[in-house]
Amino acid sequence: MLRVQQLSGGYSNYAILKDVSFEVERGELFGILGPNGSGKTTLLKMISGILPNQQGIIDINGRSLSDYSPKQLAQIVAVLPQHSSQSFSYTVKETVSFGRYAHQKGWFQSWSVEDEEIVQRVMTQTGVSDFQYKNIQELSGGERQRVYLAQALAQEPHILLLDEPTNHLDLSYQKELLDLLKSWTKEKGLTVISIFHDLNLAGLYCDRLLLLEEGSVRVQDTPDNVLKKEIIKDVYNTEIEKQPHPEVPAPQLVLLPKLKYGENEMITNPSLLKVLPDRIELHSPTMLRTMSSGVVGSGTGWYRTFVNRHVDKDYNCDNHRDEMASYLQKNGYDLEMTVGMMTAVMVEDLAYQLYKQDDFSVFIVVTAGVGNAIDASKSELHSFDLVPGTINTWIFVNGKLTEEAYIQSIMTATESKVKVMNDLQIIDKISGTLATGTSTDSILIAATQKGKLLEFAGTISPLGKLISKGVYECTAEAIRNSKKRTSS
Ligand SMILES: Nc1ncnc2c1ncn2[C@@H]1O[C@H](COP(=O)(O)OP(=O)(O)OP(=O)(O)O)[C@@H](O)[C@H]1O
Repeated sequence: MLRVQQLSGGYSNYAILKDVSFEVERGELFGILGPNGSGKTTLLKMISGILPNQQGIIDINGRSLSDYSPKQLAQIVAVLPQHSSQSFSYTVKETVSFGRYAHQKGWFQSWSVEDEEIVQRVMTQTGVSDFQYKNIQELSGGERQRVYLAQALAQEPHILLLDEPTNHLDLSYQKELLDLLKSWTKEKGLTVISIFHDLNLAGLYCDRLLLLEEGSVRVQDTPDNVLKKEIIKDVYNTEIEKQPHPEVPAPQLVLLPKLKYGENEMITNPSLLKVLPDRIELHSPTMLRTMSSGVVGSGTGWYRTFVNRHVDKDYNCDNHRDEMASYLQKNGYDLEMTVGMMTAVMVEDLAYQLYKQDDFSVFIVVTAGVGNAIDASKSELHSFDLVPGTINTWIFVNGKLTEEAYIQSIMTATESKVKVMNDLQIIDKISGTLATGTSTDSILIAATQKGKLLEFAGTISPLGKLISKGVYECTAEAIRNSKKRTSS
């Protein structure tokens, strides 16, 4: 549909763009990225025919751009510029109606039923119909942006060129606009070429991306191949990290702010632990990056409060998530900042200990009930019932963990727990063999992400050694505590 070949050019014979080549197919959503001044707007101006190219070819449907008359081009290509401003005082509807110009034979005299229908439809789609009789000067930046988008859509173009279309739009309109454009590319075959500053939005919505660097193409490919950490760090000259999107396999990049952190700060320690009648609570002075299997707050996130709640042995687990969430809310916890677990063990039977190294520390808290102990290798002998007899392990790290270390921490802690079960001869009552844990064990690893970088947490790494020892000692003590109670 659009072919750009060896394009060079800019302003007053000075070449901003150098040897740019790419093709966009019908129905594609194609994103143009690049740092400020890299030539994105210049490229868009050349494709729309506003700026002549010094060298190279721009073809639309196999025909050179220069062979189209302005009116012919306007029937195919519509442009939403970066900062649309208008000094004239028109109503919203009048402004949108100008989009029909390219399709009209004589100005307004030929205003047809079809023109009216199209204008009304695009105003509805962009959410501006309610204020169609308002003067455009009286609108907010975001409302005005939507009016100009409606104007471009009223042109019924085959190719829509957008310069930062989500600029000025609030979150919900950003999503709505991009959802709309995406569905038009798929359903109507509209071709969209858009400049983005928001790399994450581009990665979510675009089929392909072109990354410009100082007027040249650095890379053009699918979002996964363009939004690579090393490429983006290099082109934008900034520290970033790549994160998985929670629902779709689109790359998401996050900025790493340059903040000053205190080295060696021991943020989580026994003084923060509160043992209340029906729960154990740890409220951290700072947010902790946490990976957990909590009933509430599971997965990876930043949390501040950690609750291990005692429930009766015959607690009904049918709707335990909702019940736990309302319990936490009733007790004044913010669900977005809290990880919650349950245990049938009496909270006073907990075991905890702070383990220190020169430049980092680990604080471990365990409650352990082994009435429902199970040998993992014989678990098929058991029915699937969630019962609240469980080993809950909390591992707080005053240090900075890699993703690898988070996962290794869970493995190391599990190995230590299994060893305790073996050494204390805890038996699976159904199989009669040595148990390895219980059916509903829960774990969390929460780190300050400040101070010492702890790359690994395998059993013989510095962090792994503290976790192995700490989980072993605390689990053994917690099991002994709860057994003493049940046998007395
Ligand atoms: N009308 C103009 N006359 C001369 N030089 C210009 C003109 N417009 C832009 N430039 C220069 O061309 C270069 C590329 O500008 P362009 O607007 O294409 O960049 P961009 O990638 O869109 O940047 P931004 O992200 O800041 O919008 C810049 O160095 C800019 O100063």
